[in-house]
Amino acid sequence: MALLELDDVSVTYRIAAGEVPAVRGVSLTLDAGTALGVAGESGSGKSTLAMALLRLLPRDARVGGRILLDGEDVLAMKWGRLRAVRWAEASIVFQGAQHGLNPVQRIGDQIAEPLLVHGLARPDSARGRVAELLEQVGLPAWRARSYPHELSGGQRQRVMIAMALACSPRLIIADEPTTALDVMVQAQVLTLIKELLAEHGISLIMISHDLSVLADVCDRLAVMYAGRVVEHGPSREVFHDPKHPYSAALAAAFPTVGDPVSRLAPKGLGGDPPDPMDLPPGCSFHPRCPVALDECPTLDVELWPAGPERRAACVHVRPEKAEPAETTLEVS
Ligand SMILES: Nc1ncnc2c1ncn2[C@@H]1O[C@H](COP(=O)(O)OP(=O)(O)OP(=O)(O)O)[C@@H](O)[C@H]1O
Repeated sequence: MALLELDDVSVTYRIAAGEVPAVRGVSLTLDAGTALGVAGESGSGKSTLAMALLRLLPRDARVGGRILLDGEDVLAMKWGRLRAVRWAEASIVFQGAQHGLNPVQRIGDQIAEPLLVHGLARPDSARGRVAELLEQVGLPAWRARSYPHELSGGQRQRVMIAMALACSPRLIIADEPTTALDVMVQAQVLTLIKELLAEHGISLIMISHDLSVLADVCDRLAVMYAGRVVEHGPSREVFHDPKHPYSAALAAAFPTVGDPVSRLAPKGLGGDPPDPMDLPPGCSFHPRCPVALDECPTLDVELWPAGPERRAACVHVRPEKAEPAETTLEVS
C-alpha cells in the first residue's frame, strides 16, 4: 500500500525577477517499507521537492498538486496537524549535518527535543531514550553530553539520523545525507541507513546527485532534470540499463564525493542544466542530449512506459503512433 503519493506536484518560487518553476508536474508513489531515491544534478529541484513534502519551503514558494501521506492531504493540513506529523510521522535529515545542529546545545538535548515536543517522553525519562537512539546509530551514550563541534562529520550525521528516528516515524526523507563525508565514512553511514531500514521497516526518500549511492540503498529510483522526473523504475534497472540519456550520463559519472566538477558535469554531457526561468522548448534536455532527434525541440514529452514498472520521458521510448485502423466497407 502507498505510504506517500505525489500527484502532479509543482513548486514555483516567486522572486523579484519573476517566477522560478523549480518542480514541474511530479507524480510518484512510495510504498510502505520501501526506499525511493531521487537523483539529479544541482538545481534539478530535488531539495525543493523534499521540502515540499513536509511544507518546509519558504513563503515565496507556491506548491500545486496533491501530496498524500498515508491518505492524508499534506497541503490541506492545518498547522497543528502538520506540527504533529513532522518528526512523529515523517522526519527529514538535511544535507551537511553541521548546519542542522545547534552549535551551543548538547547533542542529547537536541535529540530529546522532538521527544519532549511530541509528548513521547518526560524530561526525566528522555535520557534513557536518547542513550538508546545513540546506540542505534553506533555512538556511545556518553556522547549525549558532547557539543556538535566535538564530533566528526560522520558522527554529526549519525546524530542527525538519531534525531530523525527519535519519534519512530514511518517515513524519513534524507537530503544528501552523505555528500559532505569522505568515502569511508560515507560507506559506514550508508550501511547504517540500510540496517535501520531493514530493522525498523521505515520508508525512505533519499536524495542525491550520485546514482550509484542511491542504487545501493533504494528499491526504486526517480531521475529529475529541470524540475521534472525524466525516468523512474526499479533501482538496478535504471542504474544498469538506463532508458533516458540523462540517466545514462548520471550513471556513468561515478562522481567523486565532494568534487564540484563531477557534480556539475555528468560524464559525456556538455553544458549546464537550463535556467528554470528560461527552459528550452520541447524536451528540456534536448540541447545537451547526445541522441536528440530533429523533433525533440517541439516534442510534447511524457513519461512513456519503458518496461514493466518503468517509465522514461524520451522520444526513443515513445510508443509508435497507432496507425488508423483500416475500415472495409462492405457493399452489398
Ligand atoms: N528560495 C528560493 N528562491 C528562488 N529560487 C530557488 C529557491 N530555492 C531554490 N531555488 C531554485 O530552484 C531550483 C531548484 O533548486 P533545488 O535546490 O531544489 O535543486 P537541487 O536539485 O536540490 O540542487 P542541489 O543539489 O544543489 O541542492 C534552482 O534553480 C534554484 O535556483
